[in-house]
Amino acid sequence: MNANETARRPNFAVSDIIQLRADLWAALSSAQTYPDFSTEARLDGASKGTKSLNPSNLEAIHDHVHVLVGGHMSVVSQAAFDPIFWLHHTNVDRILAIYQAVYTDEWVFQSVEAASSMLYTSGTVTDGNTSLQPFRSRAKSGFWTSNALRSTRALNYTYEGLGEENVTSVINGLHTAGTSVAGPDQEVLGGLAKKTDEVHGSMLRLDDGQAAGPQIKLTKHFASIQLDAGALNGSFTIFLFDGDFNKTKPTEWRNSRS
Ligand SMILES: N[C@@H](Cc1ccc(O)cc1)C(=O)O
Repeated sequence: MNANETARRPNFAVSDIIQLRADLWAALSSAQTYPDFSTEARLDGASKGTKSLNPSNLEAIHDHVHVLVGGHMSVVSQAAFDPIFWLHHTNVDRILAIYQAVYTDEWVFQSVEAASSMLYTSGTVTDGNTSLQPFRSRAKSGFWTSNALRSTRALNYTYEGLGEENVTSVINGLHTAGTSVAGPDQEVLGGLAKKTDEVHGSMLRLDDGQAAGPQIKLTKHFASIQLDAGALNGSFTIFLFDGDFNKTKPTEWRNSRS
């Protein structure tokens, strides 16, 4: 096994990480409503009326990590048995805490449950005051609510960089760190790093008092595909290629222009 292989996902491609970092940075740095930031669902019925689907949302980034790690992590009913699950979800919690620290006016919105689950029947209206069962709150002698958890400090913890420091420099640090990852596909990497730098320049919206990157205009293409996420009874990835790709070798698809 060489250093670039993992037992969970032998076909690991460094370009995936760079893409994830770029997506994460885009999710946090372009001013967004909570529906835009948090979910990949089309929220046609949500009270905020959001119809656009933001491709760089936290749920999609979270899903990508599950699928890229692979093994048990890509199977919903087994994922939490892999120790990496807990590192991954702690990081999702940290990313949410960064969002909370920056977007102080945005939070959980009213929506209608699309499907029945363990706690709600479909059609139930939920919002920031809905009980988060089974998480009991001693102080509130009931259950925690999203509104009571507007900050992780309600649970007596926080994350590095979310104290007195400037949160936007934490976000911008997330981005630039991704451009220096060493890996096998130097050409692909070089191109992606350049691309993310350009995105950095054109998308920097938060004023952190530091000089912004070069203001280069970049056109980003997104394909909006609506599908039944449960169609294949498991996780799957859809590739859209920009040019040629090796039709007989799916393991190489991640490294093709897509
Ligand atoms: N099913 C998700 C990925 C996922 C896998 C396991 C989980 O526990 C959560 C999410 C997808 O297809 O994108």
